[in-house]
Amino acid sequence: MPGLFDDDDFFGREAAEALARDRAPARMRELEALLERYGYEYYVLDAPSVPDSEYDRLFNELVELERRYPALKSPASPTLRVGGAVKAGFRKVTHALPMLSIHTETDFSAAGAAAFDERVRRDLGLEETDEPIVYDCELKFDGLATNLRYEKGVLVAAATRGDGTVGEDVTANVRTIRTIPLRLDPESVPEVLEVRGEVIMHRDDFEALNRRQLEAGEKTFANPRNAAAGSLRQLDPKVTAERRLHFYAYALGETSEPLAETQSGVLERLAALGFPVAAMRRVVRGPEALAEFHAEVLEKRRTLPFDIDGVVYKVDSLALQQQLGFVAREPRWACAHKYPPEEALTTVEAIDIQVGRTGKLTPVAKLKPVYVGGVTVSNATLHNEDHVAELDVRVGDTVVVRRAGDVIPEVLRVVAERRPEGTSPFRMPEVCPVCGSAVIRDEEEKDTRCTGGLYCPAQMKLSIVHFAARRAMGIDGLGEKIVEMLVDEGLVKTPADLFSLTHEALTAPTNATKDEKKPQKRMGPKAAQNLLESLEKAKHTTFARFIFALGCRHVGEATALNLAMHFGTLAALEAADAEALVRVEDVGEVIAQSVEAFFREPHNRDVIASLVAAGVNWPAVEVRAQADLNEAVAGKTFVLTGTLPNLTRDEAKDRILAAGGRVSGSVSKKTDYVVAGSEAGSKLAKAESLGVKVIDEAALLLMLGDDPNAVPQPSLGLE
Ligand SMILES: NC(=O)c1ccc[n+]([C@@H]2O[C@H](COP(=O)([O-])OP(=O)(O)OC[C@H]3O[C@@H](n4cnc5c(N)ncnc54)[C@H](O)[C@@H]3O)[C@@H](O)[C@H]2O)c1
Ligand SMILES: [Zn+2]
Repeated sequence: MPGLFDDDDFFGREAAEALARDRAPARMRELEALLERYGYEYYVLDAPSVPDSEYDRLFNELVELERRYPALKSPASPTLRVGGAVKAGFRKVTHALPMLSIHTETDFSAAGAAAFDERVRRDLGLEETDEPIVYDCELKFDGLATNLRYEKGVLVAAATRGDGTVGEDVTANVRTIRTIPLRLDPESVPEVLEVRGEVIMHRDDFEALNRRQLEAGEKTFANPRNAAAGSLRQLDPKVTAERRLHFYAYALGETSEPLAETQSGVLERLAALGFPVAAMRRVVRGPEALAEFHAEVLEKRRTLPFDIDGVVYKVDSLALQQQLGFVAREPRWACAHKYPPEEALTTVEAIDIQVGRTGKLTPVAKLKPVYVGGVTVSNATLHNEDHVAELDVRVGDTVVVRRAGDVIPEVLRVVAERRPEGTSPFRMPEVCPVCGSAVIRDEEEKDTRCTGGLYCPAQMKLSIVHFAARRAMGIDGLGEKIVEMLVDEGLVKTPADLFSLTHEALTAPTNATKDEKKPQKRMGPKAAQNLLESLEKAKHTTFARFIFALGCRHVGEATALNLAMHFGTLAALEAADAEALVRVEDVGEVIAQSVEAFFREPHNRDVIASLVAAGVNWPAVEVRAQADLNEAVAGKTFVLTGTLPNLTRDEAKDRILAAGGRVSGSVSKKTDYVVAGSEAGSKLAKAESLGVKVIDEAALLLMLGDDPNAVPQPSLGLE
């Protein structure tokens, strides 16, 4: 919504002012109505529909209009009032002393602190040469102001601020807050003592509460402040008791005797009496020290277990406070110096899709740039399809964006009433926006992925690194760095391109010669020669390794082996549909769908065909019948440790896999056998402590069906 004074450059100044004056009454009534409604949602319902920054912006616009056109100011203006009305069902309590608001300084810089100090000095009629003023600096808790009344040391009543004059009786609820003393030593306190402070909820309790609410199908709270307010203002105190609330004292209400002569003295007395008082507070002199406190607390803000939205400065001397007095709804001796908001409103201009290195499609909201959390934000992740559906965020929507600390910006919710006409729900694309391959939804992980793993440029580097890995195609000398270079230099786009690399291309000067840190040549001649040789060697592989190397999602080594043994040929595997695939040992719905989608994607089939055409080959596989599975080994989990006398670690692993067993890297309760060789270390100790059976190589070979005296046989599928 544009402000009223935005046209100043466009019209002449006078014309603009006349126009503004004409428009002012309507705009002021509009702002009053909006603030009225937002105030009701916030103070009475504990469910704001817009972030505080938006409320503050409109509030300040109204204040400014009222300053310019005092005659137009409504006697019922929201700028004159404190808080909201008493919620139905609560007993009303009239405060002995009104509970007011605090003037908010919205200039987040050091100038905000200076402006406050200047006002105080002016109001006190001080000269420049007079001593600096002493202030008490405190945290501005973001919760609900509450008044606790003690008579003869006993907590007799507790009330919310309400409209400042009349609050809600929440005595029974407050009694459930464990850190609030129910009884004080009557000898050491005035007969009447009212302690004021903030009821708040810690961030982790807030998150846990929202999780529980979500599971129970109940409404969630927008932020800890609203959760604290909603939890305290419960007609049933049992509900309050279940919510972990905290209380921090920061002021007095009515007292039959003074407690101290300064604000800091009051807080010390309250702390001594057993009230929780925040440790982060300080007595300082002059405006620079105020700004320092403001900056220091901002640094430490994230280390606090609860949210604050700024700090509060108070003239420390109670005598001076008395002299300064009040204006409308605010004391002149205090000021809230806020921090840049962590939540703000903006609009969604588009929803883009990013494709990650593993092929995951992530919807990202492109936002009209907005200042939030101290930076300008123009992107916010929407995580996945379900998350977008849950928020029902659409292009054109006005949304609440949050950026707290270093956490990546997120869209919290949509402001439903500001949705323009003609929007439609977001749909995940059916093809990858990077490569055009079909996408598949992974029900288990609730995400959507590009199936063009062998072809998709977004996944190129990772898929080639995986293809070359030791237990995949086992291409020596093709590590991550070289893959990076090959892709960046444009030599390789798919794994098939690896086999057409030439010595000349590998040793040519790099494209990016300007960057002096980069080597001038792609590779040395010797390294290039070695790489070409290992590529040649790697062409002779096994069917199982080849399947594993393709990097189809959810297909690990064991599954690749099962697929190889079940289908025997590439043609048979490519032709298999999900129904045929679930018949394979250890293959469930999710894997079957992933494999089917992978081989159905023409881009992948092209690359596979090129690989075969380039000479990648493997010995024919004897299709394994169920009956061939070794019963002693199949389905069992083995962990290998130490050096075995005959088999290498890889050979042992292949043999176990071929017999239908599993091999894991670490010992747990799920381990069936630990195969220990010489110099077995911590895994052996762990096995013993967990009572896992430990065997030696001879026992393993026996289980695998070998003649104990025979030389170990090469395995079926892998070598
Ligand atoms: N999002 C919305 O729709 C919406 C609607 C209404 C109000 N609001 C928000 O509510 C706030 C205005 O409400 P307000 O009038 O309660 O003012 P306020 O909360 O900004 O300041 C006054 C309050 O500060 C609290 N406080 C915290 N620490 C304190 C300390 N150390 N010493 C003294 N007081 C301390 C007290 O509860 C006091 O009542 C604004 O932040 C506004 O954005 C938001
Ligand atoms: Zn893709």
